[in-house]
Amino acid sequence: MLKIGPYEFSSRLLLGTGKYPDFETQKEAVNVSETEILTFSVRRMNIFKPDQPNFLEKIDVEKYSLLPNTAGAKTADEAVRTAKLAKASGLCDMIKVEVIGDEKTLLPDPVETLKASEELLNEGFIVLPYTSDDVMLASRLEELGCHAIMPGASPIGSGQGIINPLNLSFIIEKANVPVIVDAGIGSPKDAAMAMELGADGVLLNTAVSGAEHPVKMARAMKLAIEAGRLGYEAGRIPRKRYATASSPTEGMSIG
Ligand SMILES: CC(=O)[C@@H](O)[C@H](O)COP(=O)(O)O
Repeated sequence: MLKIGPYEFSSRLLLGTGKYPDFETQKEAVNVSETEILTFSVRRMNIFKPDQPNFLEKIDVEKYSLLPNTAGAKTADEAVRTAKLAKASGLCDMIKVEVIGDEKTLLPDPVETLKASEELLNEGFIVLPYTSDDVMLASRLEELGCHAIMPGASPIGSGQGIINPLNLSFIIEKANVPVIVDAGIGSPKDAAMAMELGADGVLLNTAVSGAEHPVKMARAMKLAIEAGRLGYEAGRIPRKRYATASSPTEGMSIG
């Protein structure tokens, strides 16, 4: 089970809802992924304008836990304002804090992320900050009381996969709250790798919405995350420099 604050989930896949070719594909991909948590940008939702297009209009939102994100925020103040807007709509009490520090790389601003997370925790939100793969920053966010830490695998939408598995494994080893690898996942292999490293979950969007066949990819991601988790729990063999025969001949009468 994935436990985030007071909530428990069987699925360890958190899925983004943007950039699908059409609403039907989005709906089917969400369904096939068996995700229980959907994330979306508050700024793109028109939450107080029911007559405007809504990014989740084909989806039965009652069936999911919603994780609005503060995408578009460049300062802590903007992120806090966006989060409060989401909460005021009555949609949820979880928030993905996303404060972008650089337009080209879309990497998070660590100082503003810390500030926004602290304020939102004080406001009673369940806070999941998107952060870089910096080990100490992840620790600081946990110390503040964040309910999960979401380090990036690589830049958002880049599909580059896990650039720094060592840092991610240090974050995972140190954390006492769930670590959800967020952003940059390109293929099922990357998602499985995150889980094999011991991550508690994976948040992804572009790898599914931008795939040639988003619905197939949604299923592939679900299976990869399950396989990666199972592999992690099973405990892999140690890596060795030299070979060890798989069928030992020692003690056998025919050599
Ligand atoms: C939807 C969302 O929250 C994104 O900002 C997230 O970080 C996913 O990134 P990818 O699109 O790289 O999976």
